[in-house]
Order: sequence, then structure tokens, then C-alpha cells
Amino acid sequence: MSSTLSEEESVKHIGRMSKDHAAERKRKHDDVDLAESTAVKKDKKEKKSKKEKKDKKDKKEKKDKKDKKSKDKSKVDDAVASAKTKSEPLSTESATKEKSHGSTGYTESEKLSKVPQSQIDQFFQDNEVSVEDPAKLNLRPLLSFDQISLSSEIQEEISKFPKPTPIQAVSWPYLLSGKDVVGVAETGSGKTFAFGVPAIHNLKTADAKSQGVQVLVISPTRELASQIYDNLILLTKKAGVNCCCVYGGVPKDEQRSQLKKSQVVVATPGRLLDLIEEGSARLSNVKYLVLDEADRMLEKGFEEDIKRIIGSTKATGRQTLMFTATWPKEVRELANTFMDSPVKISIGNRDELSANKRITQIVEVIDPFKKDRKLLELLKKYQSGARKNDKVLIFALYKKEAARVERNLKYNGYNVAAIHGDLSQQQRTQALNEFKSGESNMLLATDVAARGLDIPNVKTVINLTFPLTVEDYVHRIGRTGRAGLTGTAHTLFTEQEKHLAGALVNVLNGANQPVPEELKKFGTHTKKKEHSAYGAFYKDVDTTKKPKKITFD
Ligand SMILES: Nc1ncnc2c1ncn2[C@@H]1O[C@H](COP(=O)(O)OP(=O)(O)OP(=O)(O)O)[C@@H](O)[C@H]1O
Repeated sequence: MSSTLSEEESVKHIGRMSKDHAAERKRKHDDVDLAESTAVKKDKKEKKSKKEKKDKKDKKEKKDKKDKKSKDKSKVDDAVASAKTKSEPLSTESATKEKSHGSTGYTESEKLSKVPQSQIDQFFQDNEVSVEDPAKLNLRPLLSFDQISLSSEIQEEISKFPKPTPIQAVSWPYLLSGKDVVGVAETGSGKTFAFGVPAIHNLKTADAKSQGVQVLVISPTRELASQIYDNLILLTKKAGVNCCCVYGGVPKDEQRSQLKKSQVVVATPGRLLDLIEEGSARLSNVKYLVLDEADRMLEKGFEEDIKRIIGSTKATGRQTLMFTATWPKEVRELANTFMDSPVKISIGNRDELSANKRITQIVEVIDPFKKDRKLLELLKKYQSGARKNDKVLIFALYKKEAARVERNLKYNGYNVAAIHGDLSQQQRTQALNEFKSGESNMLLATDVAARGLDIPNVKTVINLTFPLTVEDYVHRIGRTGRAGLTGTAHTLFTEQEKHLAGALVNVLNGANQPVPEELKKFGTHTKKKEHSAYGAFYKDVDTTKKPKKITFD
């Protein structure tokens, strides 16, 4: 990534933006005070001239601020800068966007107000919650579903769960207040409803039907888009609004007609852009935009598509959300260019890359030529005796590798389903559905299945070939141990991946997992490496770091 602001500069930049925001709010408040004071007749003239002076001063300040902001913005990466010169809506919006936060009217319930502060503090501590809240709203987390007033249909749907997960508890008040939010929480911790519930609640209160598409959720893969749709439809069908899902690999006609009558759309970027370009998807009324798996969506491969999609949504008054389990520093600056003073919520000390701590991680360093035989051994281990029907998800890195291993497993008598980019959408969907339903208990996948997929009861993830980044490793293993359950991830690591050993050691240490001696031998310093997604990066490993306890609700 060609970003030029250092992390430190970027933090300062955010700080400055929040100060500007506070000044802006104060100024608006001052203006109201001045208007009201016109009742005092004898001061009227004086006040008027004062106001004129103030307005002049404000204008100058505003101009200075704008100049300063555009100076800061000019440091942002080339791609964004070029979008700016082309005057795409996305570039102008961050300079001019003014939002009436709280317009959707979130009010803290009496029940929540009565909770003693000590209990709130304990919640923050137990869940290692960090909230960066530029406007200093300091909203309390919801410790139970009855501490928030949602429509009865939504309440009914979410009440099947015992209580909000930490990311839901912390993010809902901010989202219902209209804030932009970056939400980072472990895999399988309920992020879909974290962004989904406020999306539909806000829609309902805004008398949605007449205004076209107002909620847009972007997902990196077709399968994940479809899964998000399945979740959102549980809320929309009861709320009386329409939801549709658009992704590639299937005919467009049905999607075109669904788009016409939908208020909520879940989409993958490629197909959505097609539909925007041909005029079938109109997004100018989108006021709630979610990038799920946001770090993936901001990678080089998706960056341009995302800019174009965001450029075709509402330029002002849009709420923008980014949710993920991994939030590499390299994408944060780009994310900021799409958002307005976002509240940053992190559950479980996620400033450092970390894995779900309920997953047992086993890493074996192995000769690459022994992997096929090892896989057969592992399958015997993880699918025998009482574990005979346990679901196992195997990850390969490349499509060709996946196809070869699939053949090999079938030859050895395994009933394996496969999902990768060389298969038709129908084959992909069928394989995933069979695995989800338990009809098959072995799925072989590439990283197309690494993120977001919520497959019930995956007991074991086997990484036959290590992924390209340790972020991908965290997402892959996160297909097990979801929603409070436990699971096992068994990873075969070879010398070919040794440049990732240091970062992997960090993740293992962070989750209090054993680190094999052979892995340590590759060194504790991750070599600087150029990656197509995140650019050049490397990381020192702190082997003295002790993991902290985290509880899952
Ligand atoms: N409040 C809750 N309590 C218990 N389970 C929940 C709650 N909310 C959602 N879930 C369930 O938790 C599971 C994981 O949720 P979800 O798929 O949204 O996770 P995620 O955080 O988006 O994971 P990933 O990072 O892998 O995308 C789902 O089966 C969902 O139904």
C-alpha cells in the first residue's frame, strides 16, 4: 500500500479531526445561542455586528480548517489523491460531510442508567474493550437485551440469544446514535447482528419503503454475502422491508428486479458495480454502508471497486461501518478517508493481531513432501472413534492444489466436498450447503472460505498449506470455535513460509498456545516482506508477552 502517513501522524490526524468536529459542534451551539439572544432588543444591534464578526471569523476558521485538512489529506495515498482530483464524491465528502449525530434518536434506557458504574467498568475490563470515541459520547454498553428499546420484531429475533455479545453490546448504542464505527472483534463473535440490528432498526424508524436502497452491506465473497443476507432477512421480513443479495456467477435478471423493490442490499463488489454501471442499482439514498471483512475490502484488489461503489452512495449524511476480526495498521488510514470521526471499538485487545482464544492451535513444522501422507494421518486422528462424524475443514492455498488434494482424498475413500474459484457457483453452493447441513463432514477449500463463513459445529480446521498472511490464518482457524464453542486448528508449516514464523509465534503466544521449537528456529523476527495487499511490512516479536484472560458471553 502506498500510504505515506506514519501511524503516529495518522493518530494525530484523527485527533485533529475530532478536535475540529468538537469545534464545529460548539460553533453551531454558539450560533443558536446568538439567535436566541435577539430577544434582548437593546443588545440587538451590537449582537448583530458581533455575530457578523463571529461569522466572518468562523468562515475564516472554517477555511483554515479546510485548507489544513486538505493539506493533511494530500499526504494520503496516491490512489485517494487521484480520486480527489477527479472530484469523485468520495473524496469531497470527507471534507464537507456534516452529520446530525443522534438523528435516529438513541436514548439510554432507564434500566441501563441504573446499572452501577462498577458493573460497567467490570464489563469493559473482562472483555478487554477499548473504545476510541472522538465525540466523547461515552455511551454505556448494553449488558442485556432489555436495556434497549428495539421494535418488538427485532427483539423477538435477537431474544433467541441469552444476551448481546460484547461487540453488539458496545457498538449498538453508537450505531443507533448515527455514528460511523470501526468494530474489531474475534471471529464468530456476532458481528453480523452487531451491524445488522441497528441497520434495520434505523430503517424502520425512518419510514423506509419509499426511498429505495438505504442499507448496503459489501462482502468479499459470494458465500459470505449470501450468509449475511440469510441473517438480515430474519430481521427485515418481520420489519416489513425488503432485502436482496447480489453476487456474481448467477444470472442478473432476478437481481435486477429484486433491487428495484429492496431497501437493504447485500452485495459482492464486482456484480454490484456491473449493476450500478448499467443503471440497475441506484445507491444515492444509501445512508448506512457496511464493509464486512473491512480489511479485506480495503486491500489493493478491492480498493478501486470500493471507491467507486462508495462514490455512488450518498455523499453526506451517510453512516459508514467497518467490521472485521483483524485490523492491520496498513489499512486504517485508507479506512479513515471513507469515514467521519469514527468510533473505534475493539474487543479483546485487538490492536495486535490475535486469534480466538477458545481454539486449540497445533502447529507442526514439516517437510513439504510429507504433507499428503500427514493429512491422511490427521484425518484418521480427527475423524475416528467418537469423532467419526466430526466436521473437518481443510484449507489449501491454491485452486490447483485444492483440486489435486480433493482427487487424492477421494482416491483414499473420503467423501470430500470442495469449494474454490475454479468451480461453478452451483458447485460451490452445493458443497457448502452439504457441509453446513452435515450431509458431508469434510470440506476442502481455498481462502474463498477463510472469512466470515458461519458453519455450524466445525470441530477441526486443518491448514494443509499456510496462507499468505497471518491475518488469513486467524480468519481460517476462526471457522471453528464460534459463538462461545471450542475447536482445534492443526497447521502444517514448512520452511517455505518461514518469513511468517515470527508473526505466527506472536499469535500463538497471544492465545497462550504452545510454540514448537522448530518454529522458533526460523527466528522471532518476521522478515520484511512485500505483500500485494498490505505492501511492505514486518513485525518484531515480543516473546515475553503474556496473554490476557477474555470471557465470551
Ligand atoms: N448475542 C449472541 N449470542 C450468542 N450467539 C450469537 C449472538 N449473536 C449472534 N450469534 C451467533 O454467533 C455466530 C457467529 O456470528 P457471526 O457469523 O456474526 O460472527 P462474526 O463475528 O461475524 O464472525 P467472523 O469474524 O468469522 O465473520 C452465529 O451463528 C450467530 O447466530
